[in-house]
Amino acid sequence: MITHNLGYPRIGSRRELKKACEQYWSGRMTAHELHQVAKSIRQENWQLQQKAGIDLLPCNDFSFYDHVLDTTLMVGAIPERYHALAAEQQLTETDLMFAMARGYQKNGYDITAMEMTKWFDTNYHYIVPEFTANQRFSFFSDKIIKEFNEAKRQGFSVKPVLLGPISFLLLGKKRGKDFHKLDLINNLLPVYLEVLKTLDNNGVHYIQFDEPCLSLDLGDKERSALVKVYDAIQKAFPYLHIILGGYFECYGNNLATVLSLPIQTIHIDLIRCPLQLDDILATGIAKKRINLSLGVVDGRNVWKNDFDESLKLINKAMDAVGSERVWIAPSCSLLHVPNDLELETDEQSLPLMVKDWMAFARQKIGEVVLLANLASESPSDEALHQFEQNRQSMNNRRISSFIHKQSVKERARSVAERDTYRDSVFQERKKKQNEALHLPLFPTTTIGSFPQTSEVRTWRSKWKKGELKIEEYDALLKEATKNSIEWQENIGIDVLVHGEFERNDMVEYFGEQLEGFVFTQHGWVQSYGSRCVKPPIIVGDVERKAPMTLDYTQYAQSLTVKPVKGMLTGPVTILQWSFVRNDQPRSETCLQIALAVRDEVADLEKAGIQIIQIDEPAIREGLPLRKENREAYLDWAIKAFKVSSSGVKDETQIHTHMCYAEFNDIIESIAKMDADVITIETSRSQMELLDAFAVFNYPNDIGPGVYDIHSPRVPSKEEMIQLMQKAMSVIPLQQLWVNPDCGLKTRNWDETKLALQEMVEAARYLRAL
Ligand SMILES: CN1c2c(nc(N)[nH]c2=O)NC[C@@H]1CNc1ccc(C(=O)N[C@@H](CCC(=O)N[C@@H](CCC(=O)N[C@@H](CCC(=O)O)C(=O)O)C(=O)O)C(=O)O)cc1
Ligand SMILES: N[C@@H](CCS)C(=O)O
Ligand SMILES: [Zn+2]
Repeated sequence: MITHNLGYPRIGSRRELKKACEQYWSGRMTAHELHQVAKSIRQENWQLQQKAGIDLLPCNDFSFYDHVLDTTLMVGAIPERYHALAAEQQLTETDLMFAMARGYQKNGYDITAMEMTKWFDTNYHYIVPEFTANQRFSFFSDKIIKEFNEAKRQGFSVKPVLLGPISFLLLGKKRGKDFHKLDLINNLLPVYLEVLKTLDNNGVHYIQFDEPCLSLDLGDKERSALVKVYDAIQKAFPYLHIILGGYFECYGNNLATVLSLPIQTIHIDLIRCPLQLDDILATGIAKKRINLSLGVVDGRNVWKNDFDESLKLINKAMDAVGSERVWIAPSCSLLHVPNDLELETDEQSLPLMVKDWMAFARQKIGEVVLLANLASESPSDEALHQFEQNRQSMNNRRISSFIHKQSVKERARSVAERDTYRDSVFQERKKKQNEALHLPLFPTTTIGSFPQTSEVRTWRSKWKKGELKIEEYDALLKEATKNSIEWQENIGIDVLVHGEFERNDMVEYFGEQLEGFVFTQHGWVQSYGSRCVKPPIIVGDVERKAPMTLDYTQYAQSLTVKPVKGMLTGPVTILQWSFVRNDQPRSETCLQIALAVRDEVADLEKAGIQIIQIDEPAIREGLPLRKENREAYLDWAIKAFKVSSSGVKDETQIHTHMCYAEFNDIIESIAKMDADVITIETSRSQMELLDAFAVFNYPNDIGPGVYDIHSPRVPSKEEMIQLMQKAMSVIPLQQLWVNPDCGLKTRNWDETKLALQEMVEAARYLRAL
């Protein structure tokens, strides 16, 4: 029985890669030093996986920024706009890669970054490949070869991991005249074959092709392209052992195609789809020569593996196909979980009892090896001892009083239909809100956060280390809030925000104040590029013990007569960006969070806050990958939002905000949320995303983002006017607000000030038309 891993976290256990990249970008580290940091992260990862006993280690799972972008570079799909830059500035491959990821605004160039979007249903973002109708490909970056040889030189037994050509094409976006992305396969396949040839020359035996598109509802064209590609690969390299990595969902109606491919090992995500094993065994797979890689250890969550449950699956597979054809692995790449639980020593944030229920990447690797040992003919004494301990942990968790609170469960059970809608319909509410708020046409606002400067982060870090007293920290935050309110008033913004200076993160901050959550000190996970998040962990029933945002919101409102928006994160986003307990349905946990948010909304209203924003940027991300599961999700997710937002009087204006959303397939549900105002990310798509709202005749107010907050570039008033005019051509102007795409926490103050002044000017111009 072979043990393997699909991918290891690449940021380093202490976020070494994040720190190195940021230093390099700011000119405080050389390219050589940056590559040394990368090399030592790779070496450390291989060492610890080998030492744990994993048979086949992944290589090329490392990336400075994003593995999809690395694939784009491998196949030379470098968009035209970078060609002159790369040649004239003689950019190294690494610098070209960073320019594609982050844009290039220096030495007289102003070149935009490639788009970024969510990686399936995760909080990881990839850089979207761009293709034209006559797209050419060529073997450009040999990173995969270098990393394979690097591992080999260091004595590790590795398999290169590579995004498969079909998923690569399907993840891209088309530029220019229309065409079918899969028609590019004829140009792309020869490059993949060339890469394989080079790997073959360097002695490769195993290769893992990730085809996560197999978790989606594919059509005949996609399925036949898969067959064509893997047939060609197998023909060209008959001795290469191909592992097909599908994850995040069942193979569903793609299963027959997958099983017909000439591959040696098929990976199955048995966490997301435990019943799939039966389906596969029922196909008569025993008679074929294909191996089954069982993804039994959860690569998307932090809970300890239930060995009894996993062994049932492993034994079932072994009985059917024989132990020599069964492989054990995590369910997907471990990119989505933190590095090492052993770094967590603060018992206040993470009680020892709860820590005992958990496993991070390093521990999950150990679980894979242990499971293989336990499934073998003669498990070691140590493995049997660990098995006993595992049973203890599972049992302790099941019966723990730390988790279960009857009052919370009862409150969630007693939520009534009436708790899910407002007193009056939107048009009635709008009249009352207009009378209460006296806002101009094209009201201006921002999405909530202002720059989280290193100064602000340092205050928090000092407070957490005990170097600042709570009163001192609070005074500094209030000073920052006061400055932000004064500045917004001066430039003439209509609906102000306090700035979110007190928040480390829009989800972790709420988690820290709710019962039922625990936290880590080092549990970082890559979100995009060097940016990481530290998801809080929902371990038990969720309850709000005290107001969470009242203090700073009330303080900000006390400084101005203009309305200050209360700023909350919505239940679905809190759920989606946390690690969620796996002992009850996500819908139940979400409803508990919704009730906590509802109480906060009520407290804000009571304190005189007239506008409250409940951010739900992760609603689209949580949408199940397979269409058949979407309706059920949308039902409970929209209900949770409505529970959180409906307990207010008509005069109180509820906003919501979403970024990174493909709205077409969920517009009806967004309308059902019935927020008085929705602010959305639209500037990068040149307002294209508004079309869904226009086609649907979306009735409530909309703030289409007029500037891309992901770029340091300051847009001009004219550009924003143009975007708003585009918006006005599809949405009645009485429904429109003027705002950025998202919060400004990642920007600096100089850019923010210039851009928002231009934005206010743009709104003034539109009002005067
Ligand atoms: C809207 N987005 C978010 C997503 N998910 C979330 N959970 N939160 C989000 O806001 N998903 C989609 C997008 C992704 N976007 C981003 C944007 C920005 C970041 C980001 O900036 N991350 C920061 C870490 C933020 C944080 O938690 N900060 C803490 C700790 C800061 C820290 O590192 N402190 C140092 C010491 C500080 C010092 O002395 O200078 C330390 O602990 O060592 C805080 O502010 O307290 C990042 O740096 O990566 C992420 C996703
Ligand atoms: N209120 C949050 C939303 C981010 S999606 C912010 O402004 O950062
Ligand atoms: Zn946002």
